[in-house]
Amino acid sequence: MASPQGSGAPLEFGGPLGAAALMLLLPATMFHLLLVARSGPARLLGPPPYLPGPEVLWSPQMLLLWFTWLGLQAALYLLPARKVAEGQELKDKSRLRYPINGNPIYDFFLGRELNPRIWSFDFKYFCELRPGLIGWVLINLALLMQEAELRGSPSLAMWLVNGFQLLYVGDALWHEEAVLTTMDITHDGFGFMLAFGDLAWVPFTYSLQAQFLLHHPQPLGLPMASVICLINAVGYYIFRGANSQKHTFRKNPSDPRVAGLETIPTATGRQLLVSGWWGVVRHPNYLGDLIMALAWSLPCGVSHLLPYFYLLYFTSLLVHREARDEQQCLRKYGLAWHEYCRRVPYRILPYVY
Ligand SMILES: NC(=O)C1=CN([C@@H]2O[C@H](COP(=O)(O)OP(=O)(O)OC[C@H]3O[C@@H](n4cnc5c(N)ncnc54)[C@H](OP(=O)(O)O)[C@@H]3O)[C@@H](O)[C@H]2O)C=CC1
Ligand SMILES: CC(C)CCC[C@@H](C)[C@H]1CC=C2C3=C(CC[C@@]21C)[C@@]1(C)CC[C@H](O)C(C)(C)[C@@H]1CC3
Repeated sequence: MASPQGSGAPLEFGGPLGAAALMLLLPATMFHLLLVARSGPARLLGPPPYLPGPEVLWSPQMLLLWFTWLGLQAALYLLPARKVAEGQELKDKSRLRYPINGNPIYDFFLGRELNPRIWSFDFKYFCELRPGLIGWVLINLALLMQEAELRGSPSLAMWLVNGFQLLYVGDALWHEEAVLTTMDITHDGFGFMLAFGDLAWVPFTYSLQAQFLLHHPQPLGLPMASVICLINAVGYYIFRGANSQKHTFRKNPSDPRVAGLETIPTATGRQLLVSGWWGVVRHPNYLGDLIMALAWSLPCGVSHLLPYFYLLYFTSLLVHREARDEQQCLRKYGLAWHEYCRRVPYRILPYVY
């Protein structure tokens, strides 16, 4: 097991202060959003409508349910009938490090261990895809069924939100192997950020649109619904195209699907794609993801800011993530990265950013 950052690497997320603030702010934000989504005015800004007592927050049955859910996912994860894929070679070539006087708050937030495992059970990989993502879809489905109970049938807006997000999660599970090349697996440790992010933040804040629709029904006609479906389809096309292109190229650069693309050689022996999706902007997959995020909020209308929380949060997450990735690529590829930036000047949105 390796530490995600070398001892000399610059601190990210604002260092220990930023990490401490995030660990307080993130759970508070999550609760705030859920409380607001259930309240009449659904006002994103301002104080929460009420504060639930501890008896609402703590229940042994819920804890049991949560551990049963994790246990079920863990049992499925351990099933022997699965494909075994090779991950990225780690920078440290599996040399052990023994950190002395590490920074406890920062390390707790980002995680000291890159790939904590017990035998073949990989905690980070397990949490990244299974309990939270599938939990998100189940929460959405429960909200859809509750709406059907309340109003006779689920609304068109609820169908769209459920369908789009099911497609997103289904896609992640279908392309499970591609998660091995994401920054979370190759760079970030398994600390508060990913544990909380995967297990709580994703299922509870990513399902906010469905929560909102249950408590604030929105009229949606077929023409508008078709436009929203088109936006989601465009986003998905870009997201999937860009991710698959890079994944295929990284696995086998002479694969006929990517062999014709123009590349820049780097001193590491790896190449950077400079045509195809990765020649349009430096993070085409983020662009597609953001377009989909917009399509998930639009069925909720434009009367409230709350359903757009995901779009706002996700934009800032991806802008920050892009900057972190840029630093890592600069360290990895040096001059070749400068050349890539010269040839592909825009980061996420062509001619804008
Ligand atoms: N829904 C959500 O909450 C979130 C979703 N995501 C999604 O996860 C997916 C993965 O994102 P993420 O892990 O951030 O990063 P990417 O999949 O974009 O991977 C970045 C890496 O790709 C490689 N790369 C960059 N440019 C090129 C190029 N031109 N040619 C070839 N390789 C290149 C570099 O690594 P190397 O050269 O070492 O291969 C770089 O470090 C994205 O689709 C993103 O939208 C991300 C965060 C949150
Ligand atoms: C709590 C903090 C504010 C931030 C936590 C960030 C995490 C929630 C996200 C970091 C990267 C993620 C990815 C996905 C889900 C959200 C987190 C964990 C992802 C699994 C979603 C599905 C996609 O298809 C993907 C490409 C597999 C995603 C990988 C990154």
